Amino acid sequence: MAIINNDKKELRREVLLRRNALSPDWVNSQSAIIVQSLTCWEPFLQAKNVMLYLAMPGEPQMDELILFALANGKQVSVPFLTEKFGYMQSAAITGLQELKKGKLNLRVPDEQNMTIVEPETIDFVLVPGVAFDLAGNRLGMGAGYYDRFLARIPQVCTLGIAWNFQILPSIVSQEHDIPVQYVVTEEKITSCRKGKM
Ligand SMILES: Nc1nc2c(c(=O)[nH]1)N(C=O)[C@@H](CNc1ccc(C(=O)N[C@@H](CCC(=O)O)C(=O)O)cc1)CN2
Ligand SMILES: Nc1ncnc2c1ncn2[C@@H]1O[C@H](COP(=O)(O)OP(=O)(O)OP(=O)(O)O)[C@@H](O)[C@H]1O
Repeated sequence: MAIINNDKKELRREVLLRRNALSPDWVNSQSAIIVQSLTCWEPFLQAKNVMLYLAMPGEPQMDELILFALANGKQVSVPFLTEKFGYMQSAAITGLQELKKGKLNLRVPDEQNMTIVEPETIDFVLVPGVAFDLAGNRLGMGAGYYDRFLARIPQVCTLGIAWNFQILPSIVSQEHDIPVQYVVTEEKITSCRKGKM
């Protein structure tokens, strides 16, 4: 157990070092490629109630996907970290102007006029991660936010998202880890159940 946690920490540190070194120009151009691929991807197009995320620097930037989803009439929500460490809710957003700086330097909806979306009503979750393997196993930021959240909605369509260099041959999964169904990078979308699409 202790060994797994130390290995995870070291792996997380190494991948994040590399991700933090990406140039904003590269991040923006490659993010546009991912957004483009998702705007014609059937499981995303079919979803009506989508949980996306507000990217940190270095992560695939999804603001354009949020705007696309809103323009296409989808309900869009994003993570909202609760006071209790490791627990998050999903908060509805109707645009990108209403955001504030929240915990961990993440952008969040303004708590004053925020609507929490019932997790059971969500039909698609875009899951950011530090690393994935093609079986859908995920290494996150280490607080268990997504594992706890996704445990409540086992039926939801989940798409992990990361850069190609973050896809590793294998990630050790623990009991609480919830694998994603698909993984998208700037190069391809992979179905973790049936292999490459
Ligand atoms: N854009 C985005 N939102 C997200 C996540 C994510 O990975 N990406 N999360 C995924 O679970 C949750 C937030 N999880 C987080 C957990 C810990 C740290 C954290 O410890 N940050 C350190 C710096 C980490 C580092 O760069 O080494 C800090 O701010 O001090 C950040 C986010 C929910 N929202
Ligand atoms: N469903 C759960 N129930 C109880 N504890 C959990 C659950 N999911 C994760 N945890 C605990 O949360 C901690 C962090 O888990 P883990 O290292 O898997 O986070 P992560 O997936 O990397 O992080 P994140 O989801 O925030 O990106 C661990 O101590 C783990 O035991």
